[in-house]
Amino acid sequence: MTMKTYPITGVASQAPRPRRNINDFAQDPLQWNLFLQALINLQSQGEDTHSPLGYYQVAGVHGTPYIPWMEKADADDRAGDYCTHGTALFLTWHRPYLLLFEQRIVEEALTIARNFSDKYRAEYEEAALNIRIPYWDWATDSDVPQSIRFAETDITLPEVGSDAPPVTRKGVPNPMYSYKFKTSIRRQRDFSIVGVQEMVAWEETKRCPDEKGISHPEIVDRQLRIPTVNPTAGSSFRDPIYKLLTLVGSYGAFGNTGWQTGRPGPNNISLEHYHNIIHTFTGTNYIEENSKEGHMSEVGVSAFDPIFW
Ligand SMILES: N[C@@H](Cc1ccc(O)cc1)C(=O)O
Repeated sequence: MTMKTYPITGVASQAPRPRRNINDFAQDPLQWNLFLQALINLQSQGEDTHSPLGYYQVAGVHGTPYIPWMEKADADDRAGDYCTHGTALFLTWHRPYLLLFEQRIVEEALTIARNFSDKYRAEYEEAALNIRIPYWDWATDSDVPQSIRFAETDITLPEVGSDAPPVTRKGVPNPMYSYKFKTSIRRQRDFSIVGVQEMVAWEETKRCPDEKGISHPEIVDRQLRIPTVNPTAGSSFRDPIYKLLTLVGSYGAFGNTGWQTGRPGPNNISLEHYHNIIHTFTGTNYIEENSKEGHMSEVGVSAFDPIFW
């Protein structure tokens, strides 16, 4: 069975808009609220291949379940992951991948915006159309952003009626804190391939989990700051990233770890190299004893942690 295709075009029929730093974006009451609700909707969609545009299967394009996406996908039809790392395709592959996520977010945000009452609908619809997924500027401030480091958040929901004001609900699960898996059967099958035992059992994604599997954003902060854990970056990623942007003239040398100058060995100053450090130290807790590996450390499952996007 070949499924309908889903063209990745960016947010259609809209002028380009800049993506915003999440610390600013989260201060925009309408867009942030719609973004969170759109993500909750995406995450609540099915995990099987009949929901290729739901969170599980979109995140699953990056690595596990290692099945064809939006194409014939038999139970045992497994291949490698789609993502590319360590080659010139690293940056260009991940652009449309993020765009796919952004398109899905805006589609869901628009659906939500249309549910607001007459008086509020137009401003919510406009806000939805103008959403572009926010970024985490870890070069300037590597602390896990405030808006995504807590398990709970507030959202403002549409209320039916001609001019009924939206209602705020406090303490809902924060969809940017973790992805909560729906079905353990699916996870057991798809995640056992990755080979990290705890990840098969955990019911949500983790950042720097301790021995008991509890996430520790403050350990992510510490690891990304401490020069001894992170010797190449000093106390901030700002300097090396600035040097890459201003001094390195070749796309290969700038972008990915596979580029070499005729010398053997990986390119340890590229953007991909620093991106690898962010992945590794956002995922795995190296500070506490007997701690576990979190999702961001593993290419096969990293996209399931919402901080990935
Ligand atoms: N595998 C990379 C880190 C990484 C993890 C997950 C990813 O999706 C990407 C990169 C390294 O060892 O440095």
